[in-house]
Amino acid sequence: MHRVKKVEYEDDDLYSGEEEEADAEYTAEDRDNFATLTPVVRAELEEARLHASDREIEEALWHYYWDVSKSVAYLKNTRTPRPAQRTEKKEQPKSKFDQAVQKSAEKADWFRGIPWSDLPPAQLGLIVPCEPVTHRPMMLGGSSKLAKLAEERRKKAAAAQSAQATPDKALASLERLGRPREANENEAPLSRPDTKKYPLRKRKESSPPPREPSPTPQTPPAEVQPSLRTSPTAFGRVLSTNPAAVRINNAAALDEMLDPFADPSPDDAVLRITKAKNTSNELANKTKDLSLEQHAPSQANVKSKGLDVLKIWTEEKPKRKPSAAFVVIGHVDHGKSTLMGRLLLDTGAVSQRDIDRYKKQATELGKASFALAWVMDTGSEERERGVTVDIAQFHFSTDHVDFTILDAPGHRDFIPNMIAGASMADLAVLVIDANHLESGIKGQTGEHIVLAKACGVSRIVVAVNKLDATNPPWSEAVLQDVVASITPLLTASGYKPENVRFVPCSGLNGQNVVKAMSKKGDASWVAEGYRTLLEELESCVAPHDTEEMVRAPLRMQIADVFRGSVTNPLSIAGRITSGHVQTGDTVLLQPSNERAMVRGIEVGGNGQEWAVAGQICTLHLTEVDQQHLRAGDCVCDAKNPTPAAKNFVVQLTALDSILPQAVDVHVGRLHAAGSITALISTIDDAGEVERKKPRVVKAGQKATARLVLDAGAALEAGTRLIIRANGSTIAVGEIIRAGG
Ligand SMILES: Nc1nc2c(ncn2[C@@H]2O[C@H](COP(=O)(O)OP(=O)(O)OP(=O)(O)O)[C@@H](O)[C@H]2O)c(=O)[nH]1
Repeated sequence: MHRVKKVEYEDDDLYSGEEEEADAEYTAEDRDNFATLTPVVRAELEEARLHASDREIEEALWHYYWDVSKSVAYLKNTRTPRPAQRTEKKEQPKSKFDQAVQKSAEKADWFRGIPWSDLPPAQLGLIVPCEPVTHRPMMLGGSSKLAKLAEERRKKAAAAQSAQATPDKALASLERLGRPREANENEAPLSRPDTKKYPLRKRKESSPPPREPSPTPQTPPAEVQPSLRTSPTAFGRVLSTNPAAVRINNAAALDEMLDPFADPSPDDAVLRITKAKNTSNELANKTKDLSLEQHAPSQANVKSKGLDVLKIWTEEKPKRKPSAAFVVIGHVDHGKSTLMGRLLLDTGAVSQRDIDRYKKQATELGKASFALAWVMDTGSEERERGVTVDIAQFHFSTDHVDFTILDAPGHRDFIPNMIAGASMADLAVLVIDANHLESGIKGQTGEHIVLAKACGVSRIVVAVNKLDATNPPWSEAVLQDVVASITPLLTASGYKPENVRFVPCSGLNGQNVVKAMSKKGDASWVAEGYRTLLEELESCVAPHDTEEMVRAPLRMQIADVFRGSVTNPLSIAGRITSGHVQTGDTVLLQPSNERAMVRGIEVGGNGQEWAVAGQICTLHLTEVDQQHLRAGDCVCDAKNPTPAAKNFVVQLTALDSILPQAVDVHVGRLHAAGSITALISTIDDAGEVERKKPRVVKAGQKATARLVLDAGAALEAGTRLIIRANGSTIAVGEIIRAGG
């Protein structure tokens, strides 16, 4: 008789080398997420008295994009004991033969003494070793995902190898290293090489969830209906007090936003999502359209009153409350949206009733801890994933200052939206999870610091968040660690020490955000040594509208294009960077070179006759076709416009090696494809030429270079820009010369 010991294998014990290979594809951030979320999932499973291995939990988290509730539902689904298919057989009386066999087995040891090892070699071949019948363990309910992954990777690698071997590719690589020809202003811009593809998140791409024949995961809860009170993207928020905001950009289908990470480039994905998101709340906004409450004038055209805006602005200035827009930046999940939700709740800008409603809805989605974040994260995609995608905007006022919050996404895939937010801000709030300092520094904490400075934000309040969750809670040593680690990064990026403030706080519990901490207890050091976040914000506000700025020609970058109301079918929003505008003005739109008339202006949701530099406003336009308006375009003084140009000389600080290469150029909301066609020289800190015509500019070096955009853009000398390639930032800098 062949006895087989029955061993209960854990799946973990049985995985093959493929899985190690697959692990190599996880980024540090992914591993971080696993470390944080796996125990949460395990705890929920244990509550339901279910067990799953780490690997199974990680697989589920990966499939459901870190969504704990879906992962738990999925795992529960695979583990819920199925109802017994067959009823237990009644014990049958044993046959005589069976009884005899049993007795023999008990009494006699049939094989004792049989000399198996002494068998003659000729007979050995007759003994056929029999493998025990065991099932190969399968991951996540039936199919080996990792086997599939490995197989797909092998195929991809083979395909990539054969593609690289083609002469076209080889020539393209050589050309990139060679010195490209100079492009003339009137020539067609260099076409972007076909070969340029952004790296995708390989692992995700190669295993789109969910797979067959996995058990059907719990269907996600129905999409949360957008709140009628809010509108979907940043500048819908500007209109939140205008109940007639309807997006007109319905070019992108809603299903485009369902997988924002799919393809082909992170930056392109962001742009598509942003577009699609505009459509998602259309129904809600159409409902708003039925409202009679309108701020904008109803007549088709408005005659300019010919106001002396500069004079009025100067006279009113001493009476006006200062205003400031701050962008909230930091690594994903460090608590930015939650902190802003708390700030709005405790300043009375959002009611406790609203928060309770969000709490209820969030709990139903299994995301109770995100209730405060829902104040800022209004998109259904954002709420389901618990990840901010687009800039969210909210106004609130204190006795001393009118604030505009620009809540930026922390995820690396949405960096372009973070850039758009930072380019409209006067100051930044950098949120740092005190418990995950390292991952943040390696991730977007570091990158956001650099980008915010590159966008012109020179004052920063560092909110050291989640101190309620340190070990021990409210550890002063943890705060000091954060200060010691972040200060050098800020200094290296050009922040002056007097423009940097640190605030220890907990957004979730509301400690030291608006309400000061108690002077008693373990956290008394906070009240003794630090101001609240709100106090620091108020103290950081500096005038952003000087007479020189207001007197200059009008310049405003379009951040959003939308339907303002039934009577305002075409509206744009953005921040006026220089000059002023009043109703009845004719403005020039660049690069389309089309004129439009301003028939209404809103600032903070209130109708106004005029607006000036430094204000984020909405302009209702007429006498222009929508096709001439795109996010990133420039609204100019019709008599003194910015010319559109394709060729620029730029001064850059390299964050990565730069070659003559295809790049993505970001200027606020403008996202333009182009190429660095020549490296002119490397320069030192004083701007003196170090080396002419370098072949490469290394990370940390400064250089001047020629930049050619694929299409003309209204960019002037002095404009700050950020250069990205393959989804990461490679340089920051500014335009020295436009055109020519
Ligand atoms: N313990 C604790 N948890 C917090 C605190 N602030 C936020 N969280 C939790 O951290 C998680 C992420 O919070 P979010 O506000 O969505 O983070 P975020 O930085 O806005 O994320 P993105 O916008 O997607 O980059 C949520 O589960 C919050 O409940 C805090 O002060 N203490």
